[in-house]
Amino acid sequence: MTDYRNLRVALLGAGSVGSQTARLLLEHADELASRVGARLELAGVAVRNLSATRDVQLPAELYTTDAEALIESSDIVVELMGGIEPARTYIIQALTSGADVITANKALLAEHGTELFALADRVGAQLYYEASVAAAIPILRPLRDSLAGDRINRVMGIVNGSTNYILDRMDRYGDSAEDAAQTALELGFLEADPTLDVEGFDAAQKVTILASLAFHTRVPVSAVYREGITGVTLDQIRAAKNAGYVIKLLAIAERLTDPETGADAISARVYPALISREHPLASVYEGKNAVFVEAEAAGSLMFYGAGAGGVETASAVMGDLVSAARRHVAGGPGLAQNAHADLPLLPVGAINTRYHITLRVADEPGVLARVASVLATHGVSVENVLQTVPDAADADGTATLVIGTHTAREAALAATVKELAVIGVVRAVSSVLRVEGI
Ligand SMILES: NC(=O)C1=CN([C@@H]2O[C@H](COP(=O)(O)OP(=O)(O)OC[C@H]3O[C@@H](n4cnc5c(N)ncnc54)[C@H](OP(=O)(O)O)[C@@H]3O)[C@@H](O)[C@H]2O)C=CC1
Ligand SMILES: N[C@@H](CC=O)C(=O)O
Repeated sequence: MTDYRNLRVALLGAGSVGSQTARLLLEHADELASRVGARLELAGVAVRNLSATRDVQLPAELYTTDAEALIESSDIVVELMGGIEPARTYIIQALTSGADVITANKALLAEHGTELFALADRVGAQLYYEASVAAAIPILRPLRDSLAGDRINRVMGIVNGSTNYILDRMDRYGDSAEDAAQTALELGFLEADPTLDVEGFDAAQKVTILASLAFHTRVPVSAVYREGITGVTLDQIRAAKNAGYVIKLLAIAERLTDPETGADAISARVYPALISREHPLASVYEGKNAVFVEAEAAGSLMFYGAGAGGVETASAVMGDLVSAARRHVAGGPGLAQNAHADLPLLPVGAINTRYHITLRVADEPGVLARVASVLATHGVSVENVLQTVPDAADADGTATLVIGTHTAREAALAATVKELAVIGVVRAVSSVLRVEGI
């Protein structure tokens, strides 16, 4: 047997992802050693509760509550605790001590990435984070390395597994959002605080990371426009289905032109949107993720796979671990990780897309012309109009009007909707949804 040197690996966290990472590390120890040229020794696993029941049985002596001591004696630190603190402090401690760090913690990177990458560059350590976006799907390395010589114009994807699971169950099985969320929880998809998923924070953190890599710029998560799925109703999902669409929570980062300077700018946003049922994103079911990348030379690329789940995410963590370990074996400087331009981030009002506006209107002559004149005033062009035939439920003398627009500027659309809401013939603006992926 080859006499490899040992690299000590500290694992911080043994939850859904951490326990599976530990299992893979132990079960594949020999194979990993030959792949890396060094043995990856699991030095310890830091947890909060030593007596908790775990998904995976590990030797009891591996567990510790003393994360600091574990970090101090390790070559590589894998942070899978989640949250901001103490994860941030532990990563700073690890990098400062010269260890490379692997994390799946998008919340931490979105908030403190600039600080952590700057520290890593200063001390010559590496911070790996493939698992932080779209779990098992290799998407960050392609953006950072394979496409580094190209010019990316747009990244659009489904990057949150749990909300995709919830919307998919509502769409295909008519489940309530509550029932679907309970199953997503049992499958280990949801964050410890599920608000992060359903309100779109998790997807916003991920689009921050995607946009930063795709456009070589810094994107503060606070500047990402965000809407979650809590306002999406079964009625909207059924109406979308009847019209040939499905509702998906999309994360979009795109290169735009700043209308004031004519220079490059970007938009980063997250919202539920209508996608044609024929679009490839429409068949991204359950907890799966998919990311479309449009690059000038490469054209359109699609990355698809498991976007959440313990073992799936552990696969990406293990890939980073092998990279980090190989760097230790090979030696030499790491990659500069904090080089960037500072492209301005445009507000959501500056984007251009299509919309479906659903109105409850008075069922009388002249209504359509009145509504159309409001759209025309704001320069929003109508592509199609659907009026549902009044039935018993419409005995109050109202009808439902669904207006599909051509591509319009969001600011103009917002002004249109504001005015529609107060003209006499419109009883209610029931729903406004963006249409993406044309
Ligand atoms: N689950 C998923 O599908 C995915 C998760 N991620 C990310 O991976 C990371 C881990 O997620 P997940 O495994 O689901 O999280 P879990 O909540 O399942 O596990 C967290 C683990 O961290 C430990 N921990 C938490 N706080 C401390 C602390 N202060 N000191 C020591 N240990 C601590 C917990 O210990 P104890 O068990 O004792 O409480 C637990 O073992 C997160 O950043 C998450 O966003 C990324 C992609 C997908
Ligand atoms: N809660 C997240 C887990 C992976 O990042 C999700 O649902 O996608």
